[in-house]
Amino acid sequence: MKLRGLYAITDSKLLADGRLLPYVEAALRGGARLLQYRDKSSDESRRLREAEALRELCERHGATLIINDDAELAARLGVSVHLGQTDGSLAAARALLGRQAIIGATCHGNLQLADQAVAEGADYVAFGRFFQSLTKPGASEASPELLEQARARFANVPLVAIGGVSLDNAPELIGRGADLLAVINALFAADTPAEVERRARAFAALF
Ligand SMILES: Cc1ncc(COP(=O)(O)OP(=O)(O)O)c(N)n1
Ligand SMILES: Cc1nc(C(=O)O)sc1CCOP(=O)(O)O
Ligand SMILES: [Mg+2]
Repeated sequence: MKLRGLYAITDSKLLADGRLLPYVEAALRGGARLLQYRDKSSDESRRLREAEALRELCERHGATLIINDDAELAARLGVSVHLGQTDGSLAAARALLGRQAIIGATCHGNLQLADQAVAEGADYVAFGRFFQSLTKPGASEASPELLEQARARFANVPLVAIGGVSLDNAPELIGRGADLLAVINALFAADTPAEVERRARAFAALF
């Protein structure tokens, strides 16, 4: 499967009060190819329930579900995982999830971390944050030039750009080599599902 396009990421505050499923479905209708379930809580039964519901939505829309941080939950559901630098080993996740799973890795603004992740079998490498992020203002920074360096270094590894990605700055990131744009606030901080779908279509049309 070609990893390219809009990569929507959920947010438990923006998608509280019954918004999770309608807003995610709107993003998928609008063309999001990947969906990451990112929930930092420790409420395991809610996480399982929500992730199962998202898996059903993703199956229906031909999108890929990726669980943030938690390779065991991904294994339980038979889906994919995104791991940060302190979220466990990529090799252990591969052993748990098998060859067909997509395993993504956070590389901040550091090409050496990306070298390591690729050597350990990551299916994509994620760089960020490129711009001010309302969701994660303290995330370490990456420069847009880094994407060009990563593009030159990794001809066949999909590159994800994350952190403050908006419809205004997305064209620059794609122009510098991003294959996937990972977006939370600029997609889901919306008043209605219809607005989420409109934004998702606008992101998807950039590819
Ligand atoms: C696509 C993508 N890229 C980066 C991250 C950040 O992962 P991490 O550094 O582990 O931080 P948390 O998201 O877990 O707070 C991501 N989740 N997705
Ligand atoms: C979860 C996350 N990780 C980042 C990183 O740089 O690794 S930035 C980020 C938040 C992305 O949300 P928004 O699109 O609202 O900025
Ligand atoms: Mg993490």
